[in-house]
Amino acid sequence: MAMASLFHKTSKTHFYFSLLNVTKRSFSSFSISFDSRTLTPPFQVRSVTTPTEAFVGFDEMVSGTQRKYFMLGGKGGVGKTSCAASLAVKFANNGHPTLVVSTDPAHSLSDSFDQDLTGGALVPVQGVDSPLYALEINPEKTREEFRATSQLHGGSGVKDLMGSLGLGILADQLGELKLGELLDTPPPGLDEAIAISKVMQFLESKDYSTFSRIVFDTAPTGHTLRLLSLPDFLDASIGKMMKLKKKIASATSALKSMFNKEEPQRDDASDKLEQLRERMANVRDLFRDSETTEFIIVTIPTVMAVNESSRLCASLKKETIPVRRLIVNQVLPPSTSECKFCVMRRKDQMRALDMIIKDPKLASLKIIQAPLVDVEIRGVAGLKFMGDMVWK
Ligand SMILES: Nc1ncnc2c1ncn2[C@@H]1O[C@H](COP(=O)(O)OP(=O)(O)OP(=O)(O)O)[C@@H](O)[C@H]1O
Repeated sequence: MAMASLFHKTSKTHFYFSLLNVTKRSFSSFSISFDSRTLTPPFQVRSVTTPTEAFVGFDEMVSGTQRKYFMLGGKGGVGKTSCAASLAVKFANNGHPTLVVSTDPAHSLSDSFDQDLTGGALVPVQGVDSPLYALEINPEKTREEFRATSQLHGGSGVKDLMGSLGLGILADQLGELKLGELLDTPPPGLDEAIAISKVMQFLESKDYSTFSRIVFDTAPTGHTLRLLSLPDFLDASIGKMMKLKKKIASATSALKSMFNKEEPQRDDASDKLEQLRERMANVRDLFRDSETTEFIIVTIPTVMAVNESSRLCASLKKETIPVRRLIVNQVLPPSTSECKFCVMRRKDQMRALDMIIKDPKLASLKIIQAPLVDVEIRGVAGLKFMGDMVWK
């Protein structure tokens, strides 16, 4: 059902989600009513004196068949998954074969789509016009499997497993470094490395070539920043490893040629490391390519969330990651009832919105408000509904 008709159903409208096959959530303490006299599509809260945009610029996001990546991130619980999943549904319904990937160790894509998307493989999402696949990368589980395989087979399965993750080259190189021990005390960023390796597979594998839109539901801020800076970190580490290997290789071949008169061997390992380095550089460049990639910050109108978003925005800009849009989710509409709680809460939210427009970093972004609705957004129909109100 079109949203406009939902709005015109009654003057004081509770969202009629049952028509949309959305799981109804009961608010025991209060339920928010949206008044169609004050709230007009697309859910613009008109009394808010912020320079928020009526349109997110979806036309620009959807145009072209060239592959584009959208990464949604922000503080925990602000609605990243709902926004990412609704964007993926909207892309698929606009003709793009789409892949939505969760790199958050605490996945909620399955809950959001109301379908079992677990298992670490591509799972088709039902109920959309073009192919939509979801992938939940579970780095912790993978690390556990990794350790178990390593113990079971005395390390023989490690290489296969790493190979299946796109990390085979690393396995070769790290073979002598006792991986089991490494996994007992994983270095910071290992989980993100596994996520990155999947991204590298997207870039290279034929299986993924059909997807023209890839949407990432990222982990809360700290993880995301590590994920984004990891290619640089690995690039530097690999650089050091390569130098070391080259030194060892040249010393070894010099010795060999002295004693055995053998021809110096070509160092395949170094070639592979060079390939890995290139892959990492590609990933790093991809993150920073404003033609193909965009990071969208999701926040809610609270002082804590706005402060964190401001820091995230600063870090992204420092890393030269393209960031242009800020979704302010769960905005309360003006209350027409006597509900003191709602009035106070909204006042508080207005203060946080004011902070956004006074924040030099955030104010430069396209700011889009999405209202707090009185039902839980779940399933493709609910996500379509959300997508139609956010992604205009
Ligand atoms: N605009 C909204 N109105 C009402 N409920 C919402 C809205 N946006 C999100 N929610 C609900 O808020 C909860 C958290 O949303 P979601 O899982 O998308 O957040 P998240 O930022 O991905 O969380 P996490 O950091 O835990 O992964 C869900 O129950 C979701 O349905």
